[in-house]
Amino acid sequence: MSNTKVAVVMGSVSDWETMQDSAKILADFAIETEKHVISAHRMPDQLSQFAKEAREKGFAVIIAGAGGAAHLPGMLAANTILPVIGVPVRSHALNGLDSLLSIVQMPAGVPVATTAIGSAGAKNAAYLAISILALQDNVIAEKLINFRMQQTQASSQSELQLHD
Ligand SMILES: Nc1c(C(=O)O)ncn1[C@@H]1O[C@H](COP(=O)(O)O)[C@@H](O)[C@H]1O
Repeated sequence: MSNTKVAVVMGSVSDWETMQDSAKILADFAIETEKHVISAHRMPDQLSQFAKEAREKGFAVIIAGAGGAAHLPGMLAANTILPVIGVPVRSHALNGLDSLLSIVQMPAGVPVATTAIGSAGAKNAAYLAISILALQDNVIAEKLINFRMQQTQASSQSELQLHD
C-alpha cells in the first residue's frame, strides 16, 4: 500500500481541543498527518473535493471529528472508499449524544467506524488508524506492540501499588 498519510478533519476549529489528542498520538508514532477544518455544512464543495481527492493524494485513513449535527464523517465516507473513523465531539447542548447518534447510524454500504465521545474517542481514532497502517508496515506494527506492552506494564504496576 503506497498510501501512508492520515487526515484529521474537523468541522470547526473549536473541535481542535478534542481532535488534538488524535494528532498528538499520530505524531508520537511518526505518522505523516494533515489537519484540516472542513465543514460539510459550511463548506460543502470543499468537503466533496477533499474526500474525492484524498485517496490519490496518498491518504490511507481519514479521522473526522464533529459535534452536534455531525454529518462530516458520513459525508466524507459518502465521497471516498478510504476508511473513515468518526469522532463524536462533546456538544454543549446535548453533551455529545447528538454527535454520537449523528455519526454512528450510517446506512448500510457507507460505513463510518465510530469511536466514543470526546477525548477518549479522539485517542482511539488515532490508535485505530495506526492499526490499519500497521497491516502493511512492520515498523508501525512494532511501535504499536511496544505501546500496548508499556500500557499493560503501567496498568499492572498500578494494580500492584494498590496492594502495597
Ligand atoms: N458538525 C459540524 C459540521 C459538519 O458536520 O459538517 N460542521 C460543523 N460542525 C460542528 O459544529 C460545532 C460548533 O461549531 P462552531 O464552534 O464553529 O460554532 C462543532 O463541534 C463542529 O464540529
